[in-house]
Amino acid sequence: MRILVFNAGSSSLKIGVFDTGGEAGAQVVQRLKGGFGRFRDGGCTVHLQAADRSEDFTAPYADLAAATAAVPGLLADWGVTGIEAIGHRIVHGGEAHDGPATLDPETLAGIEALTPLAPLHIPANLNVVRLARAVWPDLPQVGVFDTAFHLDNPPRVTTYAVPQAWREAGLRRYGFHGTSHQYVAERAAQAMGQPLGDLRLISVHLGNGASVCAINLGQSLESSMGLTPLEGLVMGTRSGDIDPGAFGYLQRELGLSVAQIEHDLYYESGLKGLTGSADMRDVEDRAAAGDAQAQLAINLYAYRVRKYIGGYAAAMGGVDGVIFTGGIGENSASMRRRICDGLQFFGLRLDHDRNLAPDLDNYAAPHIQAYGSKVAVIVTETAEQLQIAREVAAHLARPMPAARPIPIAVSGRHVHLSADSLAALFGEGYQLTEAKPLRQPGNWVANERVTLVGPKGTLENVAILGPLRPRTQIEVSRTDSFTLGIEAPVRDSGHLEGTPEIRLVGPAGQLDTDGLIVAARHIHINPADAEAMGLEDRQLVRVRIGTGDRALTFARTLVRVQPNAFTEMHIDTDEGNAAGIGRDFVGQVAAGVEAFVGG
Ligand SMILES: Nc1ncnc2c1ncn2[C@@H]1O[C@H](COP(=O)(O)OP(=O)(O)O)[C@@H](O)[C@H]1O
Ligand SMILES: CC(=O)OP(=O)(O)O
Ligand SMILES: [Mg+2]
Repeated sequence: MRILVFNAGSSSLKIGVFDTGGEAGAQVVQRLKGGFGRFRDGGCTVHLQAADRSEDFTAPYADLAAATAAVPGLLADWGVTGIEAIGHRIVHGGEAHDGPATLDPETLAGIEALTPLAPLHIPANLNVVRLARAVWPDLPQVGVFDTAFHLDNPPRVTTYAVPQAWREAGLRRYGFHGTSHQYVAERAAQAMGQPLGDLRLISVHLGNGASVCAINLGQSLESSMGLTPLEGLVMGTRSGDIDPGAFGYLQRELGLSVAQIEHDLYYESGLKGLTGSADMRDVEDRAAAGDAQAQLAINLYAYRVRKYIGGYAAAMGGVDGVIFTGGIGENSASMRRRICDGLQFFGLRLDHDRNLAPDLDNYAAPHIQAYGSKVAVIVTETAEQLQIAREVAAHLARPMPAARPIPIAVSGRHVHLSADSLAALFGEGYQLTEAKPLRQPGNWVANERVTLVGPKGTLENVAILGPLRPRTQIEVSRTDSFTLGIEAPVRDSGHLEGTPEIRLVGPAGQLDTDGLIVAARHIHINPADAEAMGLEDRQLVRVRIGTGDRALTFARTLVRVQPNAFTEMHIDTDEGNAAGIGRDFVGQVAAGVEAFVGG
């Protein structure tokens, strides 16, 4: 399918024409690439590139709207025909969009209503959609949202500590640049030769807008941007973090209205507010020529990024890779250097030669860390357009899996023991005894029990499941984790890196071991049932369970295809209670595929 993608950012318009294969995972080929930027004095720079032709020129397009209007003519000049679908970057999707959406009138009205949350971007995004509708009225138009990747960030990340009425009015953190962060994280994982699902990555997108994203085991944990793309880093014209007390102060001392303050935070702050120029190239040139304001701006910019990287490393309990992308992240070796100097304390060391000239010609995501650095440092070009094309193709091709009934099992808290843990708790040479088999073949509940002890409380008589495993794993509900007083992360079974410690007490002894998790909900399924239901291993799906006014759809349910599995979905007691269901129940795998997670 031939897809035209528009990416209207705050300071540039980028386009791409892509041919996507029919099947999921098929190669996407870029036919044409275009960029319009550096709008000033009623003109802008244009870069157009196809397989056998490349042109850079200045054009009299005064702003994004004028550049957008010129696109159909340029495509005709370059002989690009046969477009079958159009993809749009939409900066804000609010709570409604956790994936791509067909831009029908209702969806567009919903997006327009979000304009106050992204005033620099949404009008430009909608302008492009309107133009495309006028030029290509019969083609499907699909929006891909910056916020979607972050929509499942945990409540401790998304919540502002403000009055309930404000939160009910929609005040929450979202996060942006999700398409870019997701794309570069996948590239970095490939370059590192490890599954994305095993890595703790920090993606640093430094363009005109800029944000840092913590990507913990394949999922966005936090973006430095919040309700709007104003929070976080110093940007081209945006302030990033500022004390909210400034609003009252500025109003009282300078007599500024809220609208004026907001305007200046979006358009007159950041590099522009500090130096007069929003463009990092100008700022770097001025700083090198001795301009003290430009020097301060660069220091402050780098310092803020480094602070976020340190914070996110702490938030994830470590970091395996830092990724630089966006116009500044890709091109400014000195900015990367300033940011990374000072991160040696957690084992990150740059190779200065590689940093100076990352080999982007030969590698998609070259490493620039020094030999022996504990943290990988990667530079890669973000390809929001390509990622959008992929998502548009997947959205339009998406087969709806047949809504098939699936048995639901509610798992109570339980423990899987390693041989060492068993010996420590029950004595050397002790063997567990089977009380009753479970439905998953080869698994059983033991007669033996253990006690879990945390700083706040104790859970007694906790079931042990056999057989023994290589690592001890303790699965509790979120409510249990509060009874114990230990924060337990939601994890897939077996993914125990960096999990907290808990004390286990048995009849012959006690031990402190890591491995405390809240098990991520999942579907055990055998290959035959998976095929019949159109499900694949490591896919995330939605499942509707419960009935009546407690009916509930669980998003992000992981499919685990295993030979001989007894097909059923496992949820924990909190989830079972939330859906108002008891021990044996049936749900419906519904509403389509969400995504895949790395193994
Ligand atoms: N060689 C370079 N050195 C320093 N900064 C650069 C370089 N090339 C581009 N930039 C900066 O990248 C920023 C624009 O980033 P980009 O990702 O293209 O913007 P947008 O967020 O609008 O997509 C500008 O501040 C520009 O000065
Ligand atoms: C969300 C955002 O800031 O986007 P951009 O970098 O395109 O301005
Ligand atoms: Mg950008």
